[in-house]
Parts: sequence; C-alpha cells; structure tokens
Amino acid sequence: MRTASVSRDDLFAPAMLQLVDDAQGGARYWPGFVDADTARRWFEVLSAQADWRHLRRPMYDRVVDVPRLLANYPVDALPADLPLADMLARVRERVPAPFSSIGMNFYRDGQDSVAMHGDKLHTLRDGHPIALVSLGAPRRMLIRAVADHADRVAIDLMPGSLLVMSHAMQSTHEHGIPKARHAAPRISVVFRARPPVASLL
Ligand SMILES: O=C(O)CCC(=O)C(=O)O
Ligand SMILES: [Fe+2]
Repeated sequence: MRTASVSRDDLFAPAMLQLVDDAQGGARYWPGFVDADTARRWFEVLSAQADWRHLRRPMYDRVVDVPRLLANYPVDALPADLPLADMLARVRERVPAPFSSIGMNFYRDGQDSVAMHGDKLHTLRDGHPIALVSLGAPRRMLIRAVADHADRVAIDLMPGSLLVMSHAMQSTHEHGIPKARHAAPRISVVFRARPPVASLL
C-alpha cells in the first residue's frame, strides 16, 4: 500500500498529488485548497447550522444506523446562511464541472465511518468528476482497485483540502473512511453533477 500524507505546513509538499491515474484525471488531491482560517470558519458554520440528519437503512434483515450524519442541498436552492455558494464557486474554479448537488457527511468521532464503495454511477453525469472538500479534523481515506485490493493508497484528508475523483474511477476503484481509534469531528462536502431527473426514472 502507498501512503500519501501531506500537511499544509509542509514547505516541500507538492501543490497537487496524483493518487490514481486514468483517462479522466483519476484521483487528484490538493492539500492546501483553502487556507486554515477559511476551513475553520466553514467547519464552524456547517457543523452548527446545516440540516444534519441521522438516517437508518435496511441492511440484510435488519435496519442499521448510518454511522455518520448527512445533509444534502441542490445547488439551485442553497441556504444563504451556509458558505456553500462560496465553496461551490471556488471548487468550480479548480474543477469546471456542472455540479448540481452538494452532499455532506459529518463524522462525529472515530466510530463514524463510510464503508468502501464506488459512488452510484446512475446518479452521476457521465464523464464528470466528484469533488470533495474536507473540514475539521484530518481523517484517513482508503482507495483501492476493485480488480486488485492490494493496489491501494491511503490519504490523510486534511482540513481545507480538495480531492477530485473521476467518474470512471467509481467503477474501477472503491473509496472509504474506516473507523479510527481517536478522531475529532470532521465534515466532508461532496460536489456531484447529477443527471437530469428524467434519466433517473
Ligand atoms: O467523507 C469522505 O471523505 C468520503 C465521503 C464519500 O465517499 C461519499 O459521500 O460518497
Ligand atoms: Fe463516496
């Protein structure tokens, strides 16, 4: 396994790390996408004021808690008291894609997690990437090839960082945030380009 860990304060850190390669840009990571003060401000407002929901989901013959809080906003109805329009504008400067939905995850502590998965392709516009801004405490993400689980990379997602994953990668690779022994609260803000509603039916 490769481990990629870069801190914003590391003078020798590259501006961008290529974590996975493919014809659509693969997975690219910018550790210092926004400055520390901006990341702190965004975390404070979102943690306090977003519409966080605790979901339960059927799994086999049981109903289980989703082990993190979720909040979702379509980009054409962003609440004015949240910094999401500003975040979207900055993400679009770096990644010019037709993002239409913002999904957020709140990992309250090390027990919160997301299992290894590829994002659902039928809910994403073909060819457009997913962009993910991290806020709050660092958390480790694992990315692995579906065809060879030994082909994997661990990246410590720092507050103020941006991770961009290609559409193609959602079928060739899985990503997840494993549980951690100790972790302070973290938020990820995920920008996706959704297909028009009609094509979902
Ligand atoms: O929180 C993260 O960094 C990953 C979230 C994720 O994979 C998702 O929302 O699909
Ligand atoms: Fe995901």
